[in-house]
Amino acid sequence: MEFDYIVVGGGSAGCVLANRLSEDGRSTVLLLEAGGTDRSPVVRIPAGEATAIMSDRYNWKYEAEPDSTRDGRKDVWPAGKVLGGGSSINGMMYVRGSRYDYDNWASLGNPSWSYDHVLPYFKRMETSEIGDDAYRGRSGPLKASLTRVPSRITEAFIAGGVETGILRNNDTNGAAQEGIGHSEASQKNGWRHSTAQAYLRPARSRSNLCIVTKAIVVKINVTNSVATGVDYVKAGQKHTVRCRVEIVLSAGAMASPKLLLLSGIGPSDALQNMGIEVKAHAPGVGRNLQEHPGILLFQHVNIRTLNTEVTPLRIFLHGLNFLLRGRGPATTSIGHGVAFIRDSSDAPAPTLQLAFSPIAYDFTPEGVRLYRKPAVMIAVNVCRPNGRGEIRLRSPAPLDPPIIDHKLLADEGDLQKLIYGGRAARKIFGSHAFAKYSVDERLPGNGVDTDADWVRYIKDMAFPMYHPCGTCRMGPDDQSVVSEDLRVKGISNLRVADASIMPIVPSANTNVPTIMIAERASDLILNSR
Ligand SMILES: Cc1cc2nc3c(=O)[nH]c(=O)nc-3n(C[C@H](O)[C@H](O)[C@H](O)COP(=O)(O)OP(=O)(O)OC[C@H]3O[C@@H](n4cnc5c(N)ncnc54)[C@H](O)[C@@H]3O)c2cc1C
Repeated sequence: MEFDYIVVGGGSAGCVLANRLSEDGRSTVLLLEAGGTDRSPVVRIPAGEATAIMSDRYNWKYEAEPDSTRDGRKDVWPAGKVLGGGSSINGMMYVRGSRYDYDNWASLGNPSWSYDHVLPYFKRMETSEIGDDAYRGRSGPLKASLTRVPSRITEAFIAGGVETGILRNNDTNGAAQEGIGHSEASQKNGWRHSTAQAYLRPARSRSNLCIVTKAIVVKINVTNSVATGVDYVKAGQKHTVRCRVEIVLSAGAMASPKLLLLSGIGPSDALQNMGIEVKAHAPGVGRNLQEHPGILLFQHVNIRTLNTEVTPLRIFLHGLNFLLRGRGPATTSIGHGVAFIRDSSDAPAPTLQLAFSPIAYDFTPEGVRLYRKPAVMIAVNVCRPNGRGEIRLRSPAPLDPPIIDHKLLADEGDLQKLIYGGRAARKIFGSHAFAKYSVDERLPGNGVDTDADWVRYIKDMAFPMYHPCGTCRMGPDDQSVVSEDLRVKGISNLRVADASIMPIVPSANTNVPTIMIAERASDLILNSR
């Protein structure tokens, strides 16, 4: 079999590419996705998120190495294994990042990724209900929706934040990111709006688009430095497909570098040690792994919160409300309010993100579990952490998971920022506007006060915010994997387009920036034909 384009991975980015590359009908496109379809209530109904994350069916559950900066803790890093990828199991927070993030990418040798260059793609991808037309899109495939389950306590979070000196910002995805306001969610009429729904569904019936699920790509075939096709395994059978124009790797920040390495594109010494034939020496493949370190503050409150809405009667009533009106607790995304603040007036852009949830989970080694008393949470994370990790091959066997080596708290500056952010979140809980709902602080609790207390708490509780990226970094230097036009260096007809190309993690949950990357990649590919 032969196609013009092969897209590897039908996740947040891959579904966008499958749609855009097949849109004009002139090219044949094959989309290969390791997971299955997204036809399941736990994927489509927002409240199913915790169930989807716990499931082996929809989640790769990558196990990281012990983290020596957190007493050897071993995290399980989730990643979507289903059409839509991360956008089918994520918390649906809709966040672009700041102007500074993209101008910073440009200043690192990627001038065509400045904010002014990427803004048209952020607009083209979305239909937003808020903000200024100069910044927000009104007719794109993906719906950015305000919450359909308003709550008094989210308003108290926002008012409390303003009381503590944070600017009120009605659109943190607009002209400026800094400030506090409501969060948008990737939802349409209350349903999760993944890229499988927003981009792939309208394209599915095109005769020039072939979608194969449960197809695990195991190798990109390269002859004389030209990518010619891929091998994939489906139901235990190996298949080879050829590509006439280009292969686009969109398997995500863990699997894209892994596939490059398996295909002989990576640090030559490491490849030789694994007995893999070197096709291109690319020392940066798998390096530069970035992730937002986060902590939670957890407050008991005196009004009902969404985590207590799970009695049989309430589940029935909320289910009805959801099905008839697309509203209510079943539509909840993870963040209802959001704040971007700076820990220093010298910082060029916000350095901390605070996300407010009128819902409380416990994060256990087994996964997320609803907490059964009325409580709310603020997740605090560093926007652009300095810590870096890497992805390596565990073995040359394609189905073995990769090694994920990341030290979340290796950088003292990141740790200090978390202390600052924790204190800022605590001030919001202590504000006049919030105090009328407060019962007591469950986490970190009264015992945490001095810097040393905070350091202990952060080391015990810090977790990756599920935003891995940067492992096939874009840039002009020797350590970068792809050039500014996303072509893999040293190999023709092969590009990477997903979260792995980000040179620096943006101050955002990474789904929307990834979709922007895929939108832009589709133009780069089509314009070069
Ligand atoms: C639990 C969770 C919560 C999150 N919450 C948010 C949030 O609220 N807001 C937000 O903006 N971001 C959030 N994120 C992050 C966001 O979803 C990701 O950054 C984004 O989905 C990354 O997109 P991607 O295209 O790079 O990779 P993915 O979406 O992961 O896509 C990669 C796809 O490739 C497939 N694949 C992998 N290997 C192979 C192979 N060998 N062969 C074929 N296919 C393969 C995978 O199955 C997957 O479908 C969250 C992520 C997770 C996991």
